[in-house]
Amino acid sequence: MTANPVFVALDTPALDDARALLMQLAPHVGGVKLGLEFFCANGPAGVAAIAALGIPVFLDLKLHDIPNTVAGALHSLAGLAPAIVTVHAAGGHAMLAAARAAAPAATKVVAVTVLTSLDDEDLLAAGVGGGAATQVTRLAGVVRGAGLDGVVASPHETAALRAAWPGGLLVIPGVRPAGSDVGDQKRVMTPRDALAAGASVLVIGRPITGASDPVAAAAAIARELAA
Ligand SMILES: O=C(O)c1cc(=O)[nH]c(=O)n1[C@@H]1O[C@H](COP(=O)(O)O)[C@@H](O)[C@H]1O
Repeated sequence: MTANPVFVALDTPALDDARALLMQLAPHVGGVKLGLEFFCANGPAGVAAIAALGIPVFLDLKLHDIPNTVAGALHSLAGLAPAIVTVHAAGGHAMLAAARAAAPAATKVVAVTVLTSLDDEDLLAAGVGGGAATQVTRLAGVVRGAGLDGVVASPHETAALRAAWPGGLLVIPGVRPAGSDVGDQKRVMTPRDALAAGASVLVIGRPITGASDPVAAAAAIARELAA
């Protein structure tokens, strides 16, 4: 995707803070991920203001609705032309295909399989047996069959996904440098291990944004990945 696989997740409602931090982080990351917290506060205009900095934007809205509604949402966002956009794999074949058809050709559409905050027990409670690895594999097959560009999954499933889908865009959150707080993530790995497993993009938020020196944290991750 970019030479540096790290997309920093700026999960904040504060546009000016996000812009100021990103300008400092830019030399050490490959792109920026804007998600629900940022989008609900700032809308498409906020995304456009960040995109104006010239850094690739991954717009993570995790769209999940009937095909017509998801396609309409993507048409509404078309002017932003983000580098990557997310939908939920659980929306099914028709929704996924509609999403791909509605997004601009240059925008990669990837589908979230099993959130990295879930473990096998959470899936079982929701009626999904067999564990996260099996469910991710199953959903990735649906996503690929619908013509999408790739999936969002945890580092734990990355090697199997890469083996099964050599050209897939594997977007991998749940990334934690050694010694950093896991927080609400359950299926995690270090940046280096996730990249070695076959990740295309590493989504990293709090280990950078929550660090006492975010620029130093991002630079350290970039150095570790380049080594
Ligand atoms: O789609 C995502 O980006 C995503 C999917 C997923 O399964 N897990 C996950 O953590 N994410 C996002 O990745 C980012 C991870 O942030 P940190 O846990 O702070 O590194 C957050 O912005 C999440 O919204």
